[in-house]
Amino acid sequence: MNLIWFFKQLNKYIAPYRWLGILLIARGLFEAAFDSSIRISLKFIIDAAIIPQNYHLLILILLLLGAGAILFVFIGLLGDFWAARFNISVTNNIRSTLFVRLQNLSMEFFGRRSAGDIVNCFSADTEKVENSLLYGFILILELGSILFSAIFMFSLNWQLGLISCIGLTVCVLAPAKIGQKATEQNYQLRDKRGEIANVVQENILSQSVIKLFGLQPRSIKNFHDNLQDLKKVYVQATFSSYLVQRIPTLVFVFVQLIVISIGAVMTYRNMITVGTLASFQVLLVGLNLNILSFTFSLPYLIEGIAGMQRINILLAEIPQVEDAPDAVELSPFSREICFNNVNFSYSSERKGVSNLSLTIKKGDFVVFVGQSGAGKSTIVNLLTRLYDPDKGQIIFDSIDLRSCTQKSLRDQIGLVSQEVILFNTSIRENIRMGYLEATDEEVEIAAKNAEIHEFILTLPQGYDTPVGDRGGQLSGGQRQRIALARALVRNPAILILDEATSALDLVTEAGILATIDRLAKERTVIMITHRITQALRADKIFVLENGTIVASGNHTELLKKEGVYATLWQQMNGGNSNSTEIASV
Ligand SMILES: Nc1ncnc2c1ncn2[C@@H]1O[C@H](COP(=O)(O)OP(=O)(O)OP(=O)(O)O)[C@@H](O)[C@H]1O
Repeated sequence: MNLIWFFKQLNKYIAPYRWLGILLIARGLFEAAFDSSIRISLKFIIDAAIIPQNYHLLILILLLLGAGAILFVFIGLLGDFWAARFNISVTNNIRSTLFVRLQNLSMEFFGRRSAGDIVNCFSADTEKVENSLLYGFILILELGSILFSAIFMFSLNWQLGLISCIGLTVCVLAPAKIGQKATEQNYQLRDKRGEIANVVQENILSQSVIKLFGLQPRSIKNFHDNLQDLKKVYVQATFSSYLVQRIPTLVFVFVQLIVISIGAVMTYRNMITVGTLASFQVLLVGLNLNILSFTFSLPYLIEGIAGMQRINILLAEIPQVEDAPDAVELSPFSREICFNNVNFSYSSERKGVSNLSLTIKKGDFVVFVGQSGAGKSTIVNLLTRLYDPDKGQIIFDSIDLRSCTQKSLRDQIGLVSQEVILFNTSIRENIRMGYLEATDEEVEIAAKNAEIHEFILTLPQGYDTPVGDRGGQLSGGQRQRIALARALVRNPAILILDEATSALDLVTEAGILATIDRLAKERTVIMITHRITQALRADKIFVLENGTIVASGNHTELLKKEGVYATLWQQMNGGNSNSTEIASV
């Protein structure tokens, strides 16, 4: 059952609360000792007090048991409080470790693992580990009781004690093999639950598409198929877990039968006293209950192991982009960024860019154009180090990006990406995410530059208006402008706009472009656009095709080359390649 592995893993999270854990084990042992003492006290009550009519001894034994019971209740209550603190502290420690790890993982990981599955790891898997802690202490208590009962049984009569212990050993060892299988099946069950959580999450996020394309029947069928798979795995895993629980109970019934028979014959032949037989039987029945409770707790332990395995897989993920141990802090951008023969693929089938070489000088207004899937956003992903190149280098003022800290690079960049991501908080806080120390005034200046200030003022709560889940209470264009304000509030040396005005009407777009033109005078601007008219304002235009630059230069130079750019331009102008009238847009 990988128990040792499990405890080793758990120990990492328990370490800061070790003393609380030790107190809880001590409490378990005390409860176990008291429980067994009550059972053996029957021998003294019968043999030493009731049969010889020793009233004083009877009172003494009962008083001692009463005092023990008060202590038992007090320590039990205190223990419950400690256990609650201990469990939540340890599981919060696991959650926090997971969350910190998640923040350091690269975009490659988030592209590969589904969000639902990751969320499941935080909720269900951690919960299973939490349960295993809860039942782990019950296991300790029961093991303690079993141990004390065994000692008392040997002290009463070693022959009966030996028979009971052999039976007990069989009870504990019998489910070991199935236990291993149950762990594996429970692991599969956790995986399946993760998949289902993911299906539900994707379904919720895609409701508009599902409704518009009438995909409900397909979604329902897909979900039912998943539920069928879950059912199969659940039945196997749960049945194995129950078997682990049942087998010791069945074996114990036979052990008990044998012990009662032999014990009765021994009493009949005056080899043991009536008190010994009665006490032995109470101990044995108690032992049976302890074993039942022990085996009842085992499935929780098994589930906890499976949960811990999944948590460990997530924690073992290695970020593809990491700061080198000797990473340097980048100085403020002063000269140029060079891509030298850069190759990058997202996976073996998904090429990003190949043999890419280009230079962006400080203060340049650079525009990337090219067809969808040409690799424009990939260049931004590489420049911001969301991914590192497979081959080649990206040099930032003569420093390879791989040898600088990610923070010192990103601190100099303000990015408005194609897919706008807003947080479920107020407009003000969303803009401030760009620069956490920004004053309210700076937030408003950024909003004005992004042409969203006037709109915000029309809202009853103004800047304090919540934007909803993923900004769902705003229009696409409003979201885009808030994302622009968030990038602008950073006052970045390099402003990157990846289709940043695609959702805007022409008037608003013109306003924003005018702002960008103004801002471009004092910073480097990198723009990705499908609206080729926007390329007119660029110092340099890079034309991309299949992940490679096929042409570069300014608008006039590119038109003269009569390549892809000229074709795109002609398409935009209805065949007139000399038109520059749209330049004012
Ligand atoms: N996260 C990703 N995982 C796997 N492949 C990706 C990922 N992002 C992009 N790609 C692939 O890399 C290639 C280049 O994509 P990229 O997003 O850079 O193109 P683009 O020129 O920006 O396209 P568009 O104009 O449509 O935004 C495409 O073939 C795309 O399928």
